[in-house]
Amino acid sequence: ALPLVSLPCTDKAQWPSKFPDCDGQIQSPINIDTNSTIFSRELPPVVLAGYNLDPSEQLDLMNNGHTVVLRLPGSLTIASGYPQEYRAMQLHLHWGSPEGPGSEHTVDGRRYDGELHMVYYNPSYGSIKEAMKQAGGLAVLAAFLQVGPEDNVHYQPVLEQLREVQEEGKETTVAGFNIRDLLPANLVRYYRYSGSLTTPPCFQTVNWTVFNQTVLLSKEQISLLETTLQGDDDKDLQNNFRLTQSLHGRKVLASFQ
Ligand SMILES: NS(=O)(=O)c1c(F)c(F)c(SCCc2ccc(C(=O)O)cc2)c(F)c1NC1CCCCCCC1
Ligand SMILES: [Zn+2]
Repeated sequence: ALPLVSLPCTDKAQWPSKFPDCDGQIQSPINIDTNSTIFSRELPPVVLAGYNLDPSEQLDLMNNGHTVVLRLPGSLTIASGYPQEYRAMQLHLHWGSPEGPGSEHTVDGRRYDGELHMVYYNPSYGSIKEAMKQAGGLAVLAAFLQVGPEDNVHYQPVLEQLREVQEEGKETTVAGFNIRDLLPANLVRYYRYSGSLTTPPCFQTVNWTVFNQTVLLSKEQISLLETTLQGDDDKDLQNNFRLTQSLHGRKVLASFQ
């Protein structure tokens, strides 16, 4: 994981004082008002390469106190869908609690049960640290998690390890599997907008893709996510989503009509 700074994740009101970008006008997440999105023919299907990881590859899974992070090899790339190539860094999840849903983005005011974020950086900026500060330096592929009728077997490699990283700071490893299977089947229909990291330092350098098709997990799987992890001082790690931010005039594009 990236030991950036010790983050005052709890008190979001304090964020801007220590991390001025958090007060910026290009912040994420946002509510996607489907009546105001603009159809763009320029948005090709997202094409991914290198996602089918061999089981001999061990991936770090960590509870960093704010979410559960699976570190990804840079060999996973977004081969098309963006003007430049992006390399994977990590994926993590956002969720709610047994009392309510926890996606970060909302669609027409609807909050989904959870949200998957796959985070990438633009290698042309040399290092991750440098890319984070450059416009378009980062890309996040986001997919909504929704309760469906049966277990999603593709999420089991991560969910069955949650107990191993119950406490903040705990790490374990997960054998390689096909990371592509964590995303929706349809990578053709998505929303695209310019935004930020949804946590300090809130850098406004993220090219966001939010897929239209959701990922279905069983109620038990969503519940496991909501009730297993602990954050700061052993409190339940729940509702780790930031409230939606103003668009300040930004347009949200859609790859579909
Ligand atoms: N939605 S998001 O992508 O903005 C996001 C969150 F909302 C997140 F909440 C997080 S986790 C909180 C930030 C954090 C805390 C501790 C550590 C550590 O101990 O290593 C690392 C990071 C989190 F890690 C991320 N993504 C990270 C943002 C921080 C660093 C930039 C590159 C990786 C993406
Ligand atoms: Zn996130």
